[in-house]
Amino acid sequence: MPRPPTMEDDMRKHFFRHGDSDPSLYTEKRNCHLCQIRSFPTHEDYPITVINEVDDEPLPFDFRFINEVVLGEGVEPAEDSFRSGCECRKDELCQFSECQCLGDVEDSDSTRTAPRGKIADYSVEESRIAQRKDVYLFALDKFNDPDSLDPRLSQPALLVDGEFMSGPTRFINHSCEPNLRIYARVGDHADKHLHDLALFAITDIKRNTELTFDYIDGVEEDEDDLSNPERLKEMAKCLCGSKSVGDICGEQRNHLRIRAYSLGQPAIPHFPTFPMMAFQILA
Ligand SMILES: C[S@@+](CC[C@H](N)C(=O)[O-])C[C@H]1O[C@@H](n2cnc3c(N)ncnc32)[C@H](O)[C@@H]1O
Repeated sequence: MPRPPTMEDDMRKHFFRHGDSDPSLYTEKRNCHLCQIRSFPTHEDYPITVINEVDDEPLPFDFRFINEVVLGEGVEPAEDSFRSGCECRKDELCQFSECQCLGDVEDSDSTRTAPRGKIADYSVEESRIAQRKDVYLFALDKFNDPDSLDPRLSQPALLVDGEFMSGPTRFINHSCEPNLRIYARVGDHADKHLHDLALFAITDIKRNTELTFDYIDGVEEDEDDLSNPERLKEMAKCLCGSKSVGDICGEQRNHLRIRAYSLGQPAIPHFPTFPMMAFQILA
């Protein structure tokens, strides 16, 4: 029986074959995770890669790196007529010729002016309980408020799910001494409930450094949890290995299987957003 492919096999194939323009390699290249990461428009300026440092298991074959948000069933973006934001990924485009965010444009598809003070029409057609691995879930709850007049913000927050498709951020581990910080980035106020997750470097990051952010940044620890030994046992032990937090962090960094690494030279000043799939959990 042929042995299953390893991460090293995938890398070899990529580095030895995928620079080639041979049309017969089209499907192989389309399924290649490294080709997918390298095709991100931001890759030239902020190259990163993902590496499995624990064993040789490759990324799941059906996992896809995506560069645009894919909305789950029942998640609706606001109507075009309520939009008021900017979707420019590069500052230069916004400041100069190509940005359509500052007023009406002829092409109706990209009109970005919105009547102020109105709430976008929004409906969730289908309720469902998501059966997902919570290790890849991230709540888009930055602007949620049960008292909000906007029904999209008073409902339970949308979640992004990076299990089957996402940007490379899905592989960024937590650290108590992180080199990135996560921010909510609102491209369009009409879709505040669908905001992006933007990661910015908070220190110069040298080439080949593991990228990390603080998963619980800004969220207060629940005092009851911390003083409850039963609850503490259930909570995952942090393996970031950070020295400054003493016993809380283990030294078993090698247990963090797949990690994202900067390939920037010599530092990345900021880091772009990488969308994941957004969906709604209604219990
Ligand atoms: C978004 S994934 C990060 C990628 C993950 N290392 C992998 O191989 O798929 C988040 C999961 O990674 C693990 N993880 C990330 N940082 C960790 C840390 N500092 N300590 C322990 N586990 C961590 C946890 O299982 C967490 O739920």
